[in-house]
Amino acid sequence: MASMGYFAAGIDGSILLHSANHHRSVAPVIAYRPRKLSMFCGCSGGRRRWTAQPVKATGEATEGVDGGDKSDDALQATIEKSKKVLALQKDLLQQISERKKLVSSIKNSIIDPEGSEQTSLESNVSKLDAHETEGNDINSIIDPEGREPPSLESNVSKLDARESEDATELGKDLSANGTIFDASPQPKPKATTSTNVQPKEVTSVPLKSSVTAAPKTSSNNDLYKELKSSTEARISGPKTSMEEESNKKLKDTAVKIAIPSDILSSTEDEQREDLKESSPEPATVEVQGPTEEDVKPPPLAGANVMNVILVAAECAPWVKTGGLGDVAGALPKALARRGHRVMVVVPRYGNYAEAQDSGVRKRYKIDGQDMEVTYFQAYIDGVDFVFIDSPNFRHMGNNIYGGNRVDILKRMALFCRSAVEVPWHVPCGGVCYGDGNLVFIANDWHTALLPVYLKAYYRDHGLMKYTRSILVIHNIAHQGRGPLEDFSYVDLPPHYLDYFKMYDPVGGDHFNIFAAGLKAADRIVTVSHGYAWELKTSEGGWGLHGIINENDWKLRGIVNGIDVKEWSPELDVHLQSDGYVNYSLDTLKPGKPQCKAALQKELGLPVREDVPLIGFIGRLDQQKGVDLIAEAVPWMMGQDVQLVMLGTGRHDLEELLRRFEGQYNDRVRGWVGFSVKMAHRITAGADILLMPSRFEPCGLNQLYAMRYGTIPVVHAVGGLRDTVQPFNPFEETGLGWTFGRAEVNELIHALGNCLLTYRQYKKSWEGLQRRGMMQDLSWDHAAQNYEEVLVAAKYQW
Ligand SMILES: Nc1ncnc2c1ncn2[C@@H]1O[C@H](COP(=O)(O)OP(=O)(O)O[C@H]2O[C@H](CO)[C@@H](O)[C@H](O)[C@H]2O)[C@@H](O)[C@H]1O
Repeated sequence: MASMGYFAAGIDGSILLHSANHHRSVAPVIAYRPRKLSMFCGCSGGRRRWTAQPVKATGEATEGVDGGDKSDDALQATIEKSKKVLALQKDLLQQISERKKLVSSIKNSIIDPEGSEQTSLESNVSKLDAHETEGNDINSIIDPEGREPPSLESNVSKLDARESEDATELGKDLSANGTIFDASPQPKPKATTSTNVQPKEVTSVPLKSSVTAAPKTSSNNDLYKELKSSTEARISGPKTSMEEESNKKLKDTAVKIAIPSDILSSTEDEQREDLKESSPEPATVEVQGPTEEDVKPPPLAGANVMNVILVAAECAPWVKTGGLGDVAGALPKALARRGHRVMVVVPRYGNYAEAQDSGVRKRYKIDGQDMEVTYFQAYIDGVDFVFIDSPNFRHMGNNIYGGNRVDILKRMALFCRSAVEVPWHVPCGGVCYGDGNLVFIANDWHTALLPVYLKAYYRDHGLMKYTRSILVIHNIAHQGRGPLEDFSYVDLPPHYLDYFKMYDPVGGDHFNIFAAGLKAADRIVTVSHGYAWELKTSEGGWGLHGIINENDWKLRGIVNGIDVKEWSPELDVHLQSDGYVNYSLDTLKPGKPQCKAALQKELGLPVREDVPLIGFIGRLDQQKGVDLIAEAVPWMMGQDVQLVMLGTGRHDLEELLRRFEGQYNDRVRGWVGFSVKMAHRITAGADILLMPSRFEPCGLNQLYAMRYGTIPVVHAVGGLRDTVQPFNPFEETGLGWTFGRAEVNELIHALGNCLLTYRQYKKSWEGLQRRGMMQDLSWDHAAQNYEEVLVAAKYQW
């Protein structure tokens, strides 16, 4: 039944050569065909098996279509052959005139509105115009009945019963003339969706405006590439609505085009074998063009796409003691959304369900002792998570910074030693990251050894030449300090001692891990602009301001974002039970008061809508200004407010919380503990969030609060100053209240104004809430800024 193939190809030839003469409107179809033919013939460097006799023939045809004189002759010859077939099948061919209308409409919508001649579709159309006088009409391929979906394949099927002899004859004829088709009979393929389809069938799928999807099968690879290159010229610009419309139509229509078996297979036996292998069912070759789902936009990062490995001691949701965990859980996802290949490396403190043993084991010597680590991994939200397992980390989840100084130091040394080699050892998705185009993002002192190891073990020796490191300062107050003897635990060449050696008037010479990391890192980031400035002062730099000033050129402040999947009142999973509800800007009015009532109820406080509910969430230490709140509590209790405090930390401050609750049981709740659920519920149910931090590198709770319509009252320091624009009652602008000095009177003054507005200026209050909720606080903007730092590091030598 090779005849069917020939015949179908004969139709194709007619289509190619004649249809456009009178009917430019069929451009998408007629342009599409010759490109495929040329590709099948190996004319454009496709796979070799497509060569042999068809190569020449089709090559000629293609050339003709492309405009060469010589090719025109060849095409002319093809036309003549095709005419014979057409004559035999006139009745059928007329049936398909309806196709014309359909294809015309497609063409009208797909054609470049600016009429650019560079598009392959159009140029093919115009070249085909040259053959107008051949007298074949587009009607020859157009289905007058407009069957849905219109399909040449079906036409071919109908012909199947009738024309085998004629077509065989034609095939022989064509073959003898060295034109497109092989006369050798082909085995009849099994029936596919259409009856007795002889030719291999190519489903002409929508010509997508931006083609990036991979072809479905390897045998379609070349076809895909050809298709892609033939359409790329016109698709480089942004998609117009017209293009989208036409794509949709094309997709819906899925024009099926018959391709002769002979073209799909080669005339050489081995090539047939080859084809058989890849296509055991001979009937159908489906050219899976890019579909809507397949088409991926180019990465937001463009040419800056890099491999990024963020290394942190904690990472939400697995392990979190504070804001670092939040950042490690969210920033990588935002970077991945920009198109970077991103990994997070974190110790494996517990049995995390998602993480699988990668089977990779390594040994590292720490303080003369061999320590084995195992790498576990997971792939979540576009990010590779690698968990480093070792007896040193296991079961430390609730006490990750616990133990004595040397224990922590050894843990972090082991973690950094094993993390820096992850890109070599751990195949994520089957492929290791490798050390080219790679940047590590280390965080705080716990991982500040990583930039040092990268330099001392590798880059100093010409290894990992294209790997860079960035160190992020989330909190300079914790530095990994110890006596100089601690240097022996980090296993570094003696001259590296200078990196760690610090002097301060209190401790004298000492060993300082953060200092070494800041010197060794290629770039330094901190989590707000305000804090970047403060770090350079003697008050804000905590002894490291000298080093930070020296390295000012590589320091940048980038304000944290928030994970809006975790922290949005619309989606918050912790607001879906116990009387809490999800709410949005539109449902703020019923939603937030309902959450407030639920919180009051849950905590056993009087359920009163009119009483201002003030919240505090945070580590209980000097940084967070809990002592200032404590000083202000007597004043607050005279204001008819409710106060809810959630935190863990210093025992004396935990005691304070308990004491206040006991003392003011009808108005105060002090929840000592770490509860993510309560943190979300307080953020939603409170009217006001108090953050009197003495210093605050960025602060996330005020960002979460604003997202939930809860008004922050903050000490204007570090990131709090960057993110909470003070309320201006005259212009009705701003997001909350700030106070300039960490003193109780200032706190009381700011909170007093806040309470006044809450009680007496409801409209202003609502404006504050709405402005806060409407901000884009997502990580996307921050990720873009991080990307700039990644690129700066990459090109830094
Ligand atoms: N008892 C408790 N129960 C439940 N959740 C609790 C909790 N105590 C705190 N949290 C949560 O921990 C996070 C604290 O983040 P912060 O940014 O406010 O402070 P932290 O000082 O830890 O982070 C440091 O790093 C971050 C990230 O860069 C900087 O924003 C910040 O200024 C810097 O001090 C929030 O998600 C909060 O809800």
